[in-house]
Amino acid sequence: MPDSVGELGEFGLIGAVTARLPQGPDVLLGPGDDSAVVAAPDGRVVVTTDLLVENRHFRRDWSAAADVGHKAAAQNLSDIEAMGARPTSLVVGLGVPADLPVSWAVELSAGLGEEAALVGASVVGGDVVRSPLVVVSVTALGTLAGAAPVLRSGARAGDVVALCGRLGWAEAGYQVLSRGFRTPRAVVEAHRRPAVPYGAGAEAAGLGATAMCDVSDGLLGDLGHVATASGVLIDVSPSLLVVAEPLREVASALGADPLAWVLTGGDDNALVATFPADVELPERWTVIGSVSAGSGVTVGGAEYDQPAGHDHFAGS
Ligand SMILES: Nc1ncnc2c1ncn2[C@@H]1O[C@H](COP(=O)(O)OP(=O)(O)OP(=O)(O)O)[C@@H](O)[C@H]1O
Ligand SMILES: Cc1ncc(C[n+]2csc(CCOP(=O)(O)O)c2C)c(N)n1
Ligand SMILES: [Mg+2]
Repeated sequence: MPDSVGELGEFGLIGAVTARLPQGPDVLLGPGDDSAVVAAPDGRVVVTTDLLVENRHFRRDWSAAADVGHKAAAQNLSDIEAMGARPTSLVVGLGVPADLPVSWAVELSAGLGEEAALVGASVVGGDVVRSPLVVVSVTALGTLAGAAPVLRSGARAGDVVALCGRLGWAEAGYQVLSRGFRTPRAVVEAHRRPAVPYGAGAEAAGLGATAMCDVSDGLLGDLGHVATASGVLIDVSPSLLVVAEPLREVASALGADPLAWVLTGGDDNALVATFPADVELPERWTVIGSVSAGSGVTVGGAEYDQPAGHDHFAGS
């Protein structure tokens, strides 16, 4: 097989990437025709899209192709989870330079398929084009299986705020990679591949979550969207947040504040939801704050005076 995607050509590349994509039970027709056909038995489709751009979301010298595939799938699957839904399928728009090794594109695609398979979802189609940088645009579809979607607008005064998943890990990884280090491995891996708490979205919906979103840009920023949409004040109690040992270790080596990474770091794709105060939460959900009348997000009752999370256009 030729080494580069340019030598292989568009249709050779499509053949190479689709050859390794297993199809799950929701797929009626997978890659190969003008469109795919996916089952949507409850009559509604949950749909979301997210883009990864080389050097903005990942670097090819920091992440392997499979990592980028896992990350591109995970950040879309977590948006489906955040509605209380179950992901069924992904479609992938892929822009690649002509000199990209074919193996890189094939491993990226396999990573997408492997991450999707963690929730029983499948890559059902896509598109490839020549591009100066690697760009991965993923659209995810999901099903609510008869349930109501959990919106950002449903939080009510008196609710508790609960978190499922890790926060601050990817930011710690980004900080060490930015300084030319490759360890601690756990945080570097967290930058490369988010650990989405699959199944927790539908679980939260079943427990009566009043509002939910995934944390892609930073906890305070994303809770800000919930507070605004719901017309409430959300307070996060810093003493209820876990600052894991690898984060403390990295922060002390870099002279940084690990709690700031937990509060504002992006890319971890945890789920945060509000629940009526009498909810009984499974072990993987932790109460981290409360909802009251008012507006905005506070930390321990006080305003937070640093940026609340990632903004692609901040400082531009
Ligand atoms: N170019 C666009 N055209 C139409 N709607 C958009 C566009 N960009 C964003 N949106 C919508 O705006 C809302 C917020 O978008 P955003 O990208 O911040 O989503 P998110 O889930 O909060 O973050 P992330 O992109 O990190 O997953 C979503 O409902 C999204 O569909
Ligand atoms: C090379 C490189 N530089 C910076 C970052 C940090 N970063 C980029 S986008 C984003 C938030 C989520 O993005 P989106 O809102 O687009 O989903 C974060 C935390 C990274 N991951 N890789
Ligand atoms: Mg989201």
